[in-house]
Amino acid sequence: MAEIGTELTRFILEEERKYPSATGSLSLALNTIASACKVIASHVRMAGLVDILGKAGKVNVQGEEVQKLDELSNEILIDYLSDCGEFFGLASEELNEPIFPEKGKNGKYVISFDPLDGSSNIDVNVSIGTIFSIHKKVNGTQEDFLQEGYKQIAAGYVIYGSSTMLVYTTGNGVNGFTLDPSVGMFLLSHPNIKLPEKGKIYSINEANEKKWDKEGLKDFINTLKDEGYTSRYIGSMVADVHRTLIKGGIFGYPSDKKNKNGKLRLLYEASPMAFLIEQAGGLSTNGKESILNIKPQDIHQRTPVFLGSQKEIKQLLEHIC
Ligand SMILES: O=P(O)(O)OC[C@H]1O[C@](O)(COP(=O)(O)O)[C@@H](O)[C@@H]1O
Repeated sequence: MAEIGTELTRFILEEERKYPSATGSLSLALNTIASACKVIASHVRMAGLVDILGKAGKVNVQGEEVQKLDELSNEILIDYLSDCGEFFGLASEELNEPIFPEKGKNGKYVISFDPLDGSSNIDVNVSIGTIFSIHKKVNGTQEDFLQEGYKQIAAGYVIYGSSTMLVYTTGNGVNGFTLDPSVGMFLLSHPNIKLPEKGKIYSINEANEKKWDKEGLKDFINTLKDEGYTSRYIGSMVADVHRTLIKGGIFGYPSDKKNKNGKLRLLYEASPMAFLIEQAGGLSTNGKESILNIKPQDIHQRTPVFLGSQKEIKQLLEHIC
């Protein structure tokens, strides 16, 4: 196991060495994501001082008002990912349709990403993040984005919180790296992250309770309250899932009477987070099946999502199925 403090690039190259057939493509792809997110981190850190807070005066394909930092983060990622040549196609929460960069025409991968998750928290200095999901290019068409979560080659997020952390998996466990701003390097701080079997925290927006369309869900939450659980809900999926990954428990964004598929997007929110949680020993579900088994039909499709420790997810399913 790599030592605490191991620099990210070295860690990635040592992982690559374990696969004689590796070509270096994935290593370059992962390092490119890390570099782009360091740039985003520097803008997030300065956000209060430069005119980068507030709305960009645009509405995205989700019908949401785009924040200036959303837009800037999207541009930074598109620049870096297009230029590295490893990505045949890019799909973003902020793009109606995927783009296919010239330099990526021989790229082996497609990437879906949420450039800045937790938009409602940007202006109030609460943790936000970037989420990414990488699949293999198959046919070289838009269909390559619509692959099940279990076919992900890699997935992860960068959280811009009290510190900046990159947490990712390539299907061989989950590792966390903290950015040391004094040297501008991600250093291994959380090797081989494993979710506790059970937690003490539930994370769900209870303000929507009256709208929930799953009867058993309220009973489930009340059962956790009876069992002494506490509630934590930041309203940034990256931050709520990061806490769940470290401390265990359960995070959920259910469907409701109006939004039959909930709010969160399958390709660049639910699926990458489910891959991380399951790689760390937890479980994911949309209420019927693992999030990783859902076959996407649309780039921006939404899904109900529950992620967390084995005990809580099994208990939830007993209540809602
Ligand atoms: O305010 P609500 O309805 O609880 O929604 C919060 C959820 O919406 C999100 O902010 C949606 O993500 P974006 O900010 O990327 O659009 C999630 O991060 C978060 O879990």
